[in-house]
Amino acid sequence: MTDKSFFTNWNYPTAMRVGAGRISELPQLCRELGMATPLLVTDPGLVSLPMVQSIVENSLVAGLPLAVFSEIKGNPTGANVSAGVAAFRAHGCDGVIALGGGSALDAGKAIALMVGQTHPIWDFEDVGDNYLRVNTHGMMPVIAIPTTAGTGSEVGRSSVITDENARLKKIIFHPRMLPEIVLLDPTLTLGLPAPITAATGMDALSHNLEAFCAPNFHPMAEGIALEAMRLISVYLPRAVADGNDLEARMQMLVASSMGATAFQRGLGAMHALAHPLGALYDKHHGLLNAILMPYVLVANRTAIEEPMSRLSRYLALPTAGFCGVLEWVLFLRRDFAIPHTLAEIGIGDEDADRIAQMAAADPSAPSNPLPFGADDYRGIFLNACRGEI
Ligand SMILES: NC(=O)c1ccc[n+]([C@@H]2O[C@H](COP(=O)([O-])OP(=O)(O)OC[C@H]3O[C@@H](n4cnc5c(N)ncnc54)[C@H](O)[C@@H]3O)[C@@H](O)[C@H]2O)c1
Ligand SMILES: [Fe+2]
Repeated sequence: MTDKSFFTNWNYPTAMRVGAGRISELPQLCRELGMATPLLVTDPGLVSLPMVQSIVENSLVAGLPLAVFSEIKGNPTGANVSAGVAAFRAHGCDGVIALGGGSALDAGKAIALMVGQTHPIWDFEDVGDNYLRVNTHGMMPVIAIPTTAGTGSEVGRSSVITDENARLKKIIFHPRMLPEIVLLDPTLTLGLPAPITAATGMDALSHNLEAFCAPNFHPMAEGIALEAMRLISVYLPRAVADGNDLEARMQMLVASSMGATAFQRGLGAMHALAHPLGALYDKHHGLLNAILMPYVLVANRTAIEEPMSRLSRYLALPTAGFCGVLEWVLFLRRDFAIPHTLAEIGIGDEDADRIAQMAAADPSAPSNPLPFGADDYRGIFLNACRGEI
């Protein structure tokens, strides 16, 4: 790649404006969507950064004042969404700019969904045809701008929102939650510290890996997942080693979006376990997936020998087949100083039964390569607590 600005426009899976510095087009993109008073949804860490301050100032200079809402948690909650809807109404807003990691993107998408609804948010959990209850006329337009490269929420049609009463992460879904416009600007991720770069990048890997192994017929998703894992194998180590590597930052943003496109094929046991652990212990989602990854691969081994063999060839790994992929994953974790056990991040084994039940009931569980029940999840969880691969 010779043009280091990576400037391009895509219309798959939604309108995507790709390239370094394209954040400067934000006021114009708002006007294209008819937004005169957008609500910028971001998180408390980002809102104080000069990067976000200058986005707000530049928009004002361009004649587009932004209302700002940043009261969201790392794993955003239903109460965060309600507060965002209240802010949207109080400022008389007409659209949402979701700017940040998966937490801000999910919160922003959920706020845009909930502004015009009479049902509570939990009525739109991705179960059966709940999404038919949504009043689509009440949905507000969204511009999604990721500042981490991991969740791919910018190209997803759902938001992961924690129900704090039930202590569950719930997937809120509607086909039209796919943002109208996505801005992939790698300059916005240059300041992401190495540990978050690594953990979010491993989340992108987990999406592509689980999608690639899911036992559903979806060759389009399979192809996207395979190429995204090649991008991750080349560019994630570079982005972690040198945060200012613009090409690596760009390619990781794309690989992250590819992951969320690919996981229409399904996720699996990594996410089935990461969701309850995130809800109960409030730990970073990507870090949980990174820790769980090798334990889940080993538990699935009998069902994934063939895709692992293909993956090892595509990535030109030094060892072929399942063992080659496992070695690669363990190498990445060591290289990025990611803990080997859940115990190292303060998760003990006392809730094993509850976590196993929650994992077996998680929406990501049915597309795992093997039909794991609560006993299987208990075993994987205990292995991940104790470091037994
Ligand atoms: N919708 C989906 O399909 C989907 C998929 C996977 C995960 N998720 C959800 O996404 C959330 C996790 O998102 P995440 O991993 O992006 O983390 P995050 O959004 O929680 O952000 C992690 C931290 O990074 C900081 N940060 C973000 N961008 C930064 C930047 N450019 N410079 C400096 N600091 C920056 C944030 O302030 C925050 O402190 C979880 O709630 C998870 O459940 C959603
Ligand atoms: Fe994820």
